[in-house]
Amino acid sequence: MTGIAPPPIPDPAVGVGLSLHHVSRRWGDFNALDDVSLEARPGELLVLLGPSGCGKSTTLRIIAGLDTADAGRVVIAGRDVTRVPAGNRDLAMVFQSYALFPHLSVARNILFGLEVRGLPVAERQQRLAEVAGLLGLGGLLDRRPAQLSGGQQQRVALGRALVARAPLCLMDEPLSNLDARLRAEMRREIRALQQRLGLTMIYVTHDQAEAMSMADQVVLMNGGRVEQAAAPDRLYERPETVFAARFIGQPPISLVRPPRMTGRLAGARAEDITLTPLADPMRPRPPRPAHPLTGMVVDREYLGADCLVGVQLDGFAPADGRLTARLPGHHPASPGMVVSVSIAHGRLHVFDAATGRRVADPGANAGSLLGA
Ligand SMILES: Nc1ncnc2c1ncn2[C@@H]1O[C@H](COP(=O)(O)OP(=O)(O)OP(=O)(O)O)[C@@H](O)[C@H]1O
Repeated sequence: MTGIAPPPIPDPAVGVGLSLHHVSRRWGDFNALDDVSLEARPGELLVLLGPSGCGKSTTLRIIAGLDTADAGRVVIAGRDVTRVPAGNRDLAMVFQSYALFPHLSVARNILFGLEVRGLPVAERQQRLAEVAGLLGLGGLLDRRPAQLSGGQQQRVALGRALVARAPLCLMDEPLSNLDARLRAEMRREIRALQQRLGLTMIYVTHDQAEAMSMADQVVLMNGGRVEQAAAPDRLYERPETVFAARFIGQPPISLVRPPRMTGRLAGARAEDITLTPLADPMRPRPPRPAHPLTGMVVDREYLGADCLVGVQLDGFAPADGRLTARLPGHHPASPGMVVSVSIAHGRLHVFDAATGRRVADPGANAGSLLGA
């Protein structure tokens, strides 16, 4: 703790800023978190995204005060809370399991924390009515959790977090127990609620679609480190590393090892690749680029509105020259067809093969350099 007095408690309807500064956490020799820094602005929904074991939950637990960092600082609303116990951090948390009490009604589950804090009955009832209205739980208040669907249980867990009126809300994979349709519905609901209440929310998921559709900022983690922190569109449009490029996007970005670009990996998103059938591969139609990129279609996956077409590039080693293009469903490309391949202007991503880092300026002619 610093010697500075904490600022007054903020308006409960307005989120507070949160920052981590060089946070590390070890278990024996294992670095679960290694120098993690991040910043969420007030009212922002920040998603911690990454593969299993990358340190998302550990980060969240350290923010909550349920675990302690070995090094670094946690700052909430301008106050250093690194050594402040969980109960005094003025935040709410929703767990993956919902952690509802099975023997209590929905109403008592939602109000449990306020009862423990000794809030007057009238205020409790007023907050309960407010939250139940907000989440559409009005008709369910007397039921037990076992009498609710997964989505309704999720709403109760959310209600319990919201009723506390904490300006910072932490969520650890809150939708992982729900089916795909309900997940999509609930993520829209949570996002709308978070924006309406102006809460700052830190949301953990390993699902990139969830992250991209909900977040103001995505913090992509890998092996206990922050790989990249950016708005979803920035992360997609300008991945800073090979890991970020591969983790975000479906189908994953195609990465090839161009013979003319030693030590580089070049990547293109499926929707940025165009294939033109070459009737006679010996005589491509004009205008003819200096280094035409050609290849053969090796597979095609029909998806209705569009199709995914795999191409093996000519002049590339078999393992290093495979692209996947997203084309209209009616596109004629089929296995065995010889095609010319073009990549939309400015949409080629180039990385250093050794470091995995983006090459900021691969040269204006990067597109033609791809040509074998
Ligand atoms: N109490 C512990 N003791 C030892 N190692 C731990 C402990 N808790 C977590 N770890 C390890 O720290 C790493 C990070 O775990 P964490 O739960 O933060 O990952 P995660 O990204 O949330 O993964 P998931 O998506 O699978 O929940 C993992 O390799 C995990 O095995």
